[in-house]
Amino acid sequence: MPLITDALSFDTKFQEVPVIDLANLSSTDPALRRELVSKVRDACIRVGFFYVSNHGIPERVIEDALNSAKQYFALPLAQKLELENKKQANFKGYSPLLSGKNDPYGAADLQEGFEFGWEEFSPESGLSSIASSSDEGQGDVSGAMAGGNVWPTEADVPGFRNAALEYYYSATALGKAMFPLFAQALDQSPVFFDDKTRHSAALMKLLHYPPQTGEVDDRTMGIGAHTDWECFTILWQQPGIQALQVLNSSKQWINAPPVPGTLVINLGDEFMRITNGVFKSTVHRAVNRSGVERYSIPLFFGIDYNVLLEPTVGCVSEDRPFQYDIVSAGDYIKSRLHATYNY
Ligand SMILES: O=C(O)CCC(=O)C(=O)O
Ligand SMILES: [Fe+2]
Repeated sequence: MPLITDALSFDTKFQEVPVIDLANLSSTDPALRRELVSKVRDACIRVGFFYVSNHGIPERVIEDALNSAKQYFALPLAQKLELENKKQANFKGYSPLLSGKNDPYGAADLQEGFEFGWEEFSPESGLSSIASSSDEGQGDVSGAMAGGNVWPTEADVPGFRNAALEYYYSATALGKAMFPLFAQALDQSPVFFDDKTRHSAALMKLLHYPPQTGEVDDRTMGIGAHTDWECFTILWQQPGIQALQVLNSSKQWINAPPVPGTLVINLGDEFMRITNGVFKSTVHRAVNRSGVERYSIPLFFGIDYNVLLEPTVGCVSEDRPFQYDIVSAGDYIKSRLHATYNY
Protein backbone atom coordinates (compact mmCIF):
# COMPACT_ATOMS: atom_id res chain seq x y z
CA MET A 1 0.00 0.00 0.00
CA PRO A 2 1.46 3.43 -0.83
CA LEU A 3 2.19 5.60 2.19
CA ILE A 4 -0.37 8.16 1.04
CA THR A 5 -3.21 5.63 1.22
CA ASP A 6 -2.15 4.55 4.69
CA ALA A 7 -1.83 8.18 5.85
CA LEU A 8 -5.38 8.99 4.81
CA SER A 9 -6.69 6.61 7.48
CA PHE A 10 -5.09 8.58 10.34
CA ASP A 11 -7.36 10.66 12.60
CA THR A 12 -6.06 14.26 12.65
CA LYS A 13 -8.46 15.63 15.28
CA PHE A 14 -5.75 15.43 17.93
CA GLN A 15 -6.43 16.90 21.39
CA GLU A 16 -2.84 17.07 22.58
CA VAL A 17 0.69 17.23 21.28
CA PRO A 18 2.56 13.96 21.86
CA VAL A 19 5.93 13.72 23.63
CA ILE A 20 8.67 11.59 22.08
CA ASP A 21 11.75 10.58 24.04
CA LEU A 22 14.90 10.86 21.92
CA ALA A 23 17.09 8.97 24.41
CA ASN A 24 17.50 6.19 21.81
CA LEU A 25 18.08 8.50 18.84
CA SER A 26 21.52 7.09 18.09
CA SER A 27 20.85 3.50 19.21
CA THR A 28 21.54 0.82 16.61
CA ASP A 29 19.14 -1.66 18.23
CA PRO A 30 16.62 -2.38 15.42
CA ALA A 31 13.65 -2.83 17.78
CA LEU A 32 14.30 0.48 19.56
CA ARG A 33 14.74 2.21 16.23
CA ARG A 34 11.49 0.79 14.88
CA GLU A 35 9.65 1.99 17.97
CA LEU A 36 11.06 5.50 17.64
CA VAL A 37 10.37 5.70 13.89
CA SER A 38 6.81 4.55 14.45
CA LYS A 39 6.18 7.27 17.06
CA VAL A 40 7.64 9.94 14.78
CA ARG A 41 5.58 8.69 11.84
CA ASP A 42 2.37 8.80 13.86
CA ALA A 43 3.10 12.35 15.10
CA CYS A 44 4.04 13.59 11.62
CA ILE A 45 0.95 12.20 9.90
CA ARG A 46 -1.60 12.82 12.64
CA VAL A 47 -0.43 16.05 14.33
CA GLY A 48 2.55 17.71 12.60
CA PHE A 49 3.77 18.67 16.10
CA PHE A 50 5.53 16.81 18.89
CA TYR A 51 7.68 17.53 21.91
CA VAL A 52 11.08 15.88 22.23
CA SER A 53 12.77 15.04 25.51
CA ASN A 54 16.45 14.07 25.83
CA HIS A 55 17.12 16.29 22.81
CA GLY A 56 20.78 16.89 23.62
CA ILE A 57 20.90 20.70 23.59
CA PRO A 58 22.68 21.54 26.84
CA GLU A 59 20.80 23.69 29.35
CA ARG A 60 23.77 26.04 29.54
CA VAL A 61 23.63 26.68 25.78
CA ILE A 62 19.92 27.48 26.05
CA GLU A 63 20.45 29.81 29.00
CA ASP A 64 23.26 31.69 27.27
CA ALA A 65 21.15 32.18 24.15
CA LEU A 66 18.20 33.36 26.24
CA ASN A 67 20.31 35.82 28.22
CA SER A 68 21.82 37.18 25.03
CA ALA A 69 18.37 37.60 23.52
CA LYS A 70 17.21 39.51 26.63
CA GLN A 71 20.21 41.84 26.43
CA TYR A 72 19.81 42.37 22.71
CA PHE A 73 16.10 43.24 22.81
CA ALA A 74 16.74 45.63 25.73
CA LEU A 75 18.87 47.86 23.44
CA PRO A 76 17.33 51.19 22.37
CA LEU A 77 15.08 50.79 19.32
CA ALA A 78 17.21 53.11 17.14
CA GLN A 79 20.22 50.88 17.74
CA LYS A 80 18.30 47.72 16.89
CA LEU A 81 16.96 49.37 13.73
CA GLU A 82 20.51 49.77 12.42
CA LEU A 83 20.28 46.07 11.56
CA GLU A 84 16.67 46.15 10.37
CA ASN A 85 15.88 43.08 8.30
CA LYS A 86 14.29 45.04 5.44
CA LYS A 87 17.71 46.56 4.72
CA GLN A 88 19.52 43.19 4.63
CA ALA A 89 19.74 40.37 2.15
CA ASN A 90 16.86 37.96 2.68
CA PHE A 91 15.60 39.63 5.83
CA LYS A 92 18.44 38.67 8.14
CA GLY A 93 18.76 40.82 11.27
CA TYR A 94 16.21 42.70 13.33
CA SER A 95 12.46 42.68 12.77
CA PRO A 96 10.64 45.30 14.90
CA LEU A 97 7.27 44.86 16.60
CA LEU A 98 4.40 44.71 14.09
CA SER A 99 6.77 44.58 11.09
CA GLY A 100 5.75 41.09 10.02
CA LYS A 101 2.40 39.56 9.29
CA ASN A 102 2.34 35.78 9.34
CA ASP A 103 -1.44 35.60 9.03
CA PRO A 104 -2.44 37.45 5.85
CA TYR A 105 -6.02 37.72 7.20
CA GLY A 106 -5.03 38.87 10.68
CA ALA A 107 -3.22 41.84 12.19
CA ALA A 108 0.57 42.32 12.23
CA ASP A 109 2.57 40.20 14.68
CA LEU A 110 3.19 41.62 18.17
CA GLN A 111 6.74 40.31 18.42
CA GLU A 112 10.26 41.49 17.65
CA GLY A 113 12.92 39.15 16.35
CA PHE A 114 16.50 38.68 15.29
CA GLU A 115 17.23 36.20 12.51
CA PHE A 116 20.40 34.67 11.12
CA GLY A 117 21.52 31.62 9.18
CA TRP A 118 24.52 29.36 8.91
CA GLU A 119 27.92 30.96 8.89
CA GLU A 120 31.47 29.79 8.80
CA PHE A 121 32.97 29.86 12.26
CA SER A 122 35.96 32.06 12.77
CA PRO A 123 38.65 30.35 14.81
CA GLU A 124 39.00 33.33 17.17
CA SER A 125 35.34 32.97 18.14
CA GLY A 126 36.14 29.77 19.98
CA LEU A 127 33.39 27.89 18.21
CA SER A 128 35.55 25.73 15.96
CA SER A 129 35.00 22.45 17.77
CA ILE A 130 31.23 22.80 17.76
CA ALA A 131 31.06 24.01 14.17
CA SER A 132 33.21 21.25 12.76
CA SER A 133 31.27 18.54 14.54
CA SER A 134 27.90 19.68 13.26
CA ASP A 135 28.54 20.96 9.76
CA GLU A 136 30.75 19.46 7.13
CA GLY A 137 31.36 22.58 5.11
CA GLN A 138 29.95 25.65 3.54
CA GLY A 139 26.56 27.12 4.14
CA ASP A 140 24.74 27.50 0.85
CA VAL A 141 24.87 31.24 0.42
CA SER A 142 24.39 31.38 -3.33
CA GLY A 143 21.15 31.68 -5.29
CA ALA A 144 17.80 32.83 -3.95
CA MET A 145 18.82 32.89 -0.30
CA ALA A 146 22.25 34.53 -0.80
CA GLY A 147 23.51 36.93 1.83
CA GLY A 148 25.40 36.71 5.08
CA ASN A 149 24.44 37.39 8.67
CA VAL A 150 24.54 40.72 10.44
CA TRP A 151 25.37 41.08 14.14
CA PRO A 152 25.33 43.75 16.84
CA THR A 153 28.83 44.74 17.91
CA GLU A 154 30.59 42.99 20.77
CA ALA A 155 30.44 46.28 22.69
CA ASP A 156 26.65 46.51 22.26
CA VAL A 157 25.89 42.98 23.45
CA PRO A 158 28.99 41.15 24.68
CA GLY A 159 28.98 37.46 23.73
CA PHE A 160 25.81 37.70 21.64
CA ARG A 161 27.15 36.23 18.39
CA ASN A 162 28.96 33.48 20.24
CA ALA A 163 25.94 32.43 22.31
CA ALA A 164 23.58 32.63 19.34
CA LEU A 165 25.86 30.56 17.11
CA GLU A 166 26.51 28.03 19.84
CA TYR A 167 22.79 27.40 20.12
CA TYR A 168 22.56 27.32 16.32
CA TYR A 169 25.22 24.62 16.04
CA SER A 170 23.63 22.53 18.81
CA ALA A 171 20.17 22.77 17.28
CA THR A 172 21.36 22.03 13.74
CA ALA A 173 23.23 18.98 15.07
CA LEU A 174 19.93 17.78 16.55
CA GLY A 175 18.17 18.54 13.28
CA LYS A 176 20.71 16.61 11.25
CA ALA A 177 20.28 13.61 13.54
CA MET A 178 16.52 13.79 13.02
CA PHE A 179 16.46 13.77 9.20
CA PRO A 180 17.13 9.98 9.10
CA LEU A 181 14.16 9.47 11.45
CA PHE A 182 11.87 11.44 9.15
CA ALA A 183 13.24 9.51 6.16
CA GLN A 184 12.45 6.19 7.81
CA ALA A 185 9.02 7.46 8.83
CA LEU A 186 8.46 7.91 5.06
CA ASP A 187 9.58 4.31 4.38
CA GLN A 188 12.83 5.61 2.86
CA SER A 189 16.40 4.68 3.65
CA PRO A 190 17.90 6.60 6.61
CA VAL A 191 20.28 8.38 4.20
CA PHE A 192 17.44 9.61 1.97
CA PHE A 193 17.92 13.27 2.92
CA ASP A 194 21.73 13.23 3.08
CA ASP A 195 22.33 14.64 -0.40
CA LYS A 196 19.58 17.22 0.13
CA THR A 197 20.90 18.51 3.46
CA ARG A 198 24.62 18.95 2.84
CA HIS A 199 24.53 22.60 3.88
CA SER A 200 22.65 23.79 6.90
CA ALA A 201 19.73 25.57 5.24
CA ALA A 202 18.60 26.53 8.70
CA LEU A 203 17.45 29.94 9.90
CA MET A 204 17.35 30.70 13.60
CA LYS A 205 15.30 33.44 15.17
CA LEU A 206 15.40 34.91 18.64
CA LEU A 207 11.92 36.13 19.47
CA HIS A 208 10.58 38.51 22.11
CA TYR A 209 6.85 38.92 22.79
CA PRO A 210 5.82 41.80 25.05
CA PRO A 211 2.86 40.96 27.28
CA GLN A 212 -0.50 41.79 25.71
CA THR A 213 -2.44 43.62 28.39
CA GLY A 214 -5.60 45.68 28.50
CA GLU A 215 -8.44 45.04 26.11
CA VAL A 216 -8.16 41.61 24.51
CA ASP A 217 -8.23 42.04 20.76
CA ASP A 218 -8.80 38.68 19.16
CA ARG A 219 -7.13 39.72 15.94
CA THR A 220 -3.81 40.70 17.49
CA MET A 221 -1.48 37.81 18.15
CA GLY A 222 2.17 37.56 19.10
CA ILE A 223 2.39 35.62 15.86
CA GLY A 224 -0.76 35.11 13.81
CA ALA A 225 -2.02 31.77 12.49
CA HIS A 226 0.53 30.38 10.05
CA THR A 227 2.45 27.34 8.97
CA ASP A 228 6.23 27.22 9.01
CA TRP A 229 7.99 27.03 5.67
CA GLU A 230 10.96 24.68 5.98
CA CYS A 231 11.03 20.92 6.66
CA PHE A 232 10.72 21.24 10.41
CA THR A 233 11.19 23.72 13.22
CA ILE A 234 12.98 23.10 16.49
CA LEU A 235 11.35 25.46 18.97
CA TRP A 236 12.47 26.35 22.46
CA GLN A 237 9.80 28.19 24.41
CA GLN A 238 10.25 29.96 27.69
CA PRO A 239 9.18 27.75 30.62
CA GLY A 240 6.07 28.60 32.58
CA ILE A 241 4.28 30.68 29.93
CA GLN A 242 1.42 29.31 27.84
CA ALA A 243 1.33 31.06 24.45
CA LEU A 244 1.61 28.52 21.62
CA GLN A 245 -1.55 26.98 20.14
CA VAL A 246 -1.92 24.38 17.42
CA LEU A 247 -4.96 23.96 15.14
CA ASN A 248 -6.42 20.48 14.73
CA SER A 249 -8.48 19.33 11.75
CA SER A 250 -11.71 20.18 13.64
CA LYS A 251 -10.50 23.81 13.77
CA GLN A 252 -9.95 23.67 17.53
CA TRP A 253 -6.97 25.51 19.01
CA ILE A 254 -5.03 23.06 21.19
CA ASN A 255 -2.62 24.54 23.74
CA ALA A 256 1.01 23.49 23.41
CA PRO A 257 2.43 24.75 26.73
CA PRO A 258 6.15 24.54 27.44
CA VAL A 259 6.93 21.12 28.92
CA PRO A 260 10.04 21.24 31.14
CA GLY A 261 13.09 19.63 29.55
CA THR A 262 11.56 19.42 26.08
CA LEU A 263 11.65 21.23 22.76
CA VAL A 264 8.80 21.43 20.29
CA ILE A 265 9.31 19.97 16.82
CA ASN A 266 6.81 21.03 14.19
CA LEU A 267 6.74 20.19 10.53
CA GLY A 268 6.65 22.85 7.84
CA ASP A 269 5.63 23.36 4.24
CA GLU A 270 8.72 21.85 2.62
CA PHE A 271 7.95 18.48 4.25
CA MET A 272 4.26 18.83 3.46
CA ARG A 273 5.06 19.56 -0.18
CA ILE A 274 7.58 16.80 -0.79
CA THR A 275 5.29 14.29 0.96
CA ASN A 276 2.21 15.53 -0.93
CA GLY A 277 0.49 16.24 2.39
CA VAL A 278 1.34 12.95 4.15
CA PHE A 279 3.34 14.97 6.70
CA LYS A 280 1.29 17.80 8.17
CA SER A 281 2.42 21.40 8.17
CA THR A 282 0.09 22.32 10.98
CA VAL A 283 -1.28 25.82 11.52
CA HIS A 284 -0.23 27.41 14.80
CA ARG A 285 -0.06 30.81 16.51
CA ALA A 286 1.24 32.33 19.74
CA VAL A 287 -0.26 34.96 21.97
CA ASN A 288 1.33 36.20 25.17
CA ARG A 289 -1.36 37.13 27.67
CA SER A 290 0.77 36.05 30.62
CA GLY A 291 1.46 39.59 31.86
CA VAL A 292 5.23 39.13 31.55
CA GLU A 293 7.75 39.21 28.70
CA ARG A 294 8.07 36.00 26.72
CA TYR A 295 11.04 34.75 24.70
CA SER A 296 11.21 31.84 22.28
CA ILE A 297 13.79 30.46 19.87
CA PRO A 298 12.70 28.73 16.68
CA LEU A 299 15.24 27.19 14.32
CA PHE A 300 13.76 26.46 10.91
CA PHE A 301 15.58 23.59 9.23
CA GLY A 302 15.06 23.15 5.52
CA ILE A 303 16.52 21.14 2.71
CA ASP A 304 19.28 22.82 0.70
CA TYR A 305 18.14 25.95 -1.08
CA ASN A 306 19.09 24.68 -4.53
CA VAL A 307 17.07 21.42 -4.16
CA LEU A 308 13.67 21.14 -5.84
CA LEU A 309 10.64 20.36 -3.68
CA GLU A 310 9.70 17.24 -5.62
CA PRO A 311 7.37 14.40 -4.61
CA THR A 312 8.73 11.47 -2.60
CA VAL A 313 8.05 7.93 -3.76
CA GLY A 314 4.99 6.44 -2.03
CA CYS A 315 3.42 9.86 -1.47
CA VAL A 316 1.47 10.06 -4.70
CA SER A 317 -1.12 7.70 -6.11
CA GLU A 318 -3.65 7.72 -8.91
CA ASP A 319 -6.26 9.07 -6.50
CA ARG A 320 -3.88 11.58 -4.94
CA PRO A 321 -1.71 13.14 -7.67
CA PHE A 322 0.99 15.61 -6.62
CA GLN A 323 -0.78 18.83 -5.64
CA TYR A 324 2.00 21.46 -5.59
CA ASP A 325 4.11 23.43 -8.07
CA ILE A 326 7.68 22.22 -8.10
CA VAL A 327 9.94 25.05 -6.95
CA SER A 328 13.37 25.11 -5.33
CA ALA A 329 13.53 25.31 -1.54
CA GLY A 330 15.35 28.65 -1.77
CA ASP A 331 12.75 30.21 -4.08
CA TYR A 332 9.99 28.99 -1.79
CA ILE A 333 11.53 30.45 1.40
CA LYS A 334 12.40 33.71 -0.30
CA SER A 335 8.84 34.16 -1.60
CA ARG A 336 7.42 33.52 1.88
CA LEU A 337 9.83 35.99 3.49
CA HIS A 338 8.76 38.66 1.00
CA ALA A 339 5.06 38.01 1.61
CA THR A 340 5.54 38.21 5.40
CA TYR A 341 7.59 41.42 5.59
CA ASN A 342 6.22 43.33 2.57
CA TYR A 343 2.57 42.98 3.44
O1 LIG B 1 6.99 31.69 19.72
C1 LIG B 1 6.41 30.64 19.49
O2 LIG B 1 6.08 29.85 20.36
C2 LIG B 1 6.06 30.26 18.06
C3 LIG B 1 6.92 30.92 17.01
C4 LIG B 1 6.53 30.50 15.64
O3 LIG B 1 5.57 29.82 15.41
C5 LIG B 1 7.39 30.90 14.50
O4 LIG B 1 8.30 31.74 14.70
O5 LIG B 1 7.17 30.40 13.39
FE1 LIG C 1 5.72 28.97 13.44
